[in-house]
Amino acid sequence: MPSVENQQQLDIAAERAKCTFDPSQLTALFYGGEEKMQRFKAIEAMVDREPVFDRTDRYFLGRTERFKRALPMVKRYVELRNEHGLTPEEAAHFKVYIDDYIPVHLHESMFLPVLRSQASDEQLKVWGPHAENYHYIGCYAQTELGHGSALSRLETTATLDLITDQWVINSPTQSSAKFWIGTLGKMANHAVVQAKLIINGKDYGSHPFLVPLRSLKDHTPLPGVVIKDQGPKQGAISMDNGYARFNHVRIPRTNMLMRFSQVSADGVYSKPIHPKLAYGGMTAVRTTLINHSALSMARAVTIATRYSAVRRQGNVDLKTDLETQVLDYPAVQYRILPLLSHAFATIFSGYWMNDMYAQYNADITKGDTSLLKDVHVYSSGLKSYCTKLAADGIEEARRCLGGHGFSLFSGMIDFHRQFLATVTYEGENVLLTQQVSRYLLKLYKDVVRKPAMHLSAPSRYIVSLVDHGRFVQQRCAARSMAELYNPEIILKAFQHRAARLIIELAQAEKQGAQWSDLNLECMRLSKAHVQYIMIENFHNGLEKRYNTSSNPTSTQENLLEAVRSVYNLHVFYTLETELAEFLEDGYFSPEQASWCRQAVKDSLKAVRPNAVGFADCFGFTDKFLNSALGSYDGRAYERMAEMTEHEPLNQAGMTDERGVVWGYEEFLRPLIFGEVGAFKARKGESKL
Ligand SMILES: Cc1cc2nc3c(=O)[nH]c(=O)nc-3n(C[C@H](O)[C@H](O)[C@H](O)COP(=O)(O)OP(=O)(O)OC[C@H]3O[C@@H](n4cnc5c(N)ncnc54)[C@H](O)[C@@H]3O)c2cc1C
Repeated sequence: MPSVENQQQLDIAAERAKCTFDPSQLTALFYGGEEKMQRFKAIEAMVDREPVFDRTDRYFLGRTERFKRALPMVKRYVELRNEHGLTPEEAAHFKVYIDDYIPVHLHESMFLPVLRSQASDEQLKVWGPHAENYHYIGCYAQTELGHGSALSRLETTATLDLITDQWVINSPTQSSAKFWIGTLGKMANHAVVQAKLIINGKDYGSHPFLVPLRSLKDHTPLPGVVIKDQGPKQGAISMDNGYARFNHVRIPRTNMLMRFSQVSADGVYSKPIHPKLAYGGMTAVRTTLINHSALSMARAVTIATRYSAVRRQGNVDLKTDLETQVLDYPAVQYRILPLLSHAFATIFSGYWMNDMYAQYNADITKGDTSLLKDVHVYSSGLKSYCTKLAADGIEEARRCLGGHGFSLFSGMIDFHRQFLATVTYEGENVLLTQQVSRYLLKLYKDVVRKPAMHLSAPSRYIVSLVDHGRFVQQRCAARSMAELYNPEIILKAFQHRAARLIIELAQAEKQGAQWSDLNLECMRLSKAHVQYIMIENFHNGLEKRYNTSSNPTSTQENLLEAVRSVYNLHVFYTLETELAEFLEDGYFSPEQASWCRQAVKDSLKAVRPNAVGFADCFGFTDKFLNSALGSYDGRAYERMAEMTEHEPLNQAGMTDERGVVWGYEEFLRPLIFGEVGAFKARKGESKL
């Protein structure tokens, strides 16, 4: 009989042997295409060669040490970026692969995109080269201690001094201090500051300004600027999220970012052609967060699936005397495999969103803003839904690992801590659902007035509400469980549910409810709409990519079948989670609901044999996963033990050569030898 360690390697090999498709055929999907995958893999190899990015002891480091480690990483990253002329996309992958929020992260993820999208061409000519070359290191300073979401309530002011042709930037109160600003605390020498624009006492609302923070000669804070690192946080440990106050800091009038709004030397304000244009930078970041959610889910699934395949626990097979692989328990499958399906659903929606965003960018250069609302609403809705799906799902997958999931060596904790912030920044998730719902409500009202109006594809189902009498008669057409697998029936069901929630929101509003009383309706509606478009994107994406040949080879067929099983799991798991909303107006019958539950079980069974294949298909390297439990070779127990070797408590200084712990003489010996007085038990009360 093999040792437990060998058994783990046998188990993972057996899992790979029974996989019905070739996992490497799917890897490019997660890298954004074959060609990109080759380039990104070369970047990963480059990072792995550099000692400065080594992550062996990362889990043992505290905040200050992680920040200090991050500085050489910053320097080496910029050197390599320059040496190899990395594109912004390649540079972004480089940073994803480093897998630590290096403290200039916000320079490229927020400061530069905002500058590129909101500075005028003339401003970009001057600032662009400084910013692209890290002469200017920038951050994006919007949030204040007192307000984050409510942009209109920000207190920092930029008041025009017509005599000197300058803005005076001021934080009048403690609550107006900028807070949470990544890259500000220690690194940035410039910030794009959102401040209320004031001319001759008139407040024109929040606008972006380029504000120098630190001297370009010696990095000291400039007069009137108080900056601090804001302190410890749940994640993003190496990042210097910071705090700043401005005491009547003067900047030239031309430091207002003037692509969309302008202010002339005589104080005349021109507003943008579209009020939402100024938020273009945020939309771009939200779009990348959708892809980031998919990769984070995939990462958790890789670790959880591989470990659950090599972890044996509980029921014993009398023939082999082996315990059951925990991945064979339906309760474990039910908590891990849907996350796999959500990762696929999210990546397909990421593609869809990227295409829409690219189209929008092409249009905008021609002055066409027609896609702006869709881009804004769908990036908001997807960001809100997908980051929550990932944040919750990764935690559930971690719990599936039992006790070892609580160790940082699992590889499930450090990255999840970083990820958790995505539900809050770039638009707090719950608030974003209000924007999605408001938009759908408006479309509904418009379409009722003008039924022939054009609706973009994802909201076209709203037309079904024009004939209300017919709409309420709609019922799910599936007459058997097999028919429930028909994609058209499924899409209709999700459309019906979202449409019904739109009417309910409209009715509540009509009956006089305040918008702020309708938070829950908005959360429900936004989720329903996003779930519908994700299912549609998944279906369209998989058919387009993997159902391409009229005469498929068996390899192509197997791949298509495998991805369809994941699609079914995504559909039925989502449907089951939301069953009440399909039942409450009678659209589903109780029998159809029970078919749906059965379909979840059947889909889990269909995905199970390929589970490790799917974990492999994402293409994560062991170095990136940094997980004792989820490495490719399945040697979970050996790696757990190996990683303890690096624990500082086990090193010289904390343990002497005989294995005795530091502090024994001073603190432990007195206890063990009774030098701290004898304990006198008293009945019912202490001596206090
Ligand atoms: C790690 C991290 C990094 C960040 N980096 C940056 C940065 O670089 N630059 C920057 O400017 N900011 C940054 N932020 C700030 C972030 O953008 C804000 O925290 C976010 O916008 C939420 O705002 P808030 O903190 O004011 O939350 P609040 O708006 O105070 O939200 C608190 C609660 O109230 C609810 N709520 C608020 N308003 C409403 C409403 N109208 N209706 C219903 N519910 C409501 C919210 O849903 C939430 O549950 C960062 C935050 C984090 C955590």
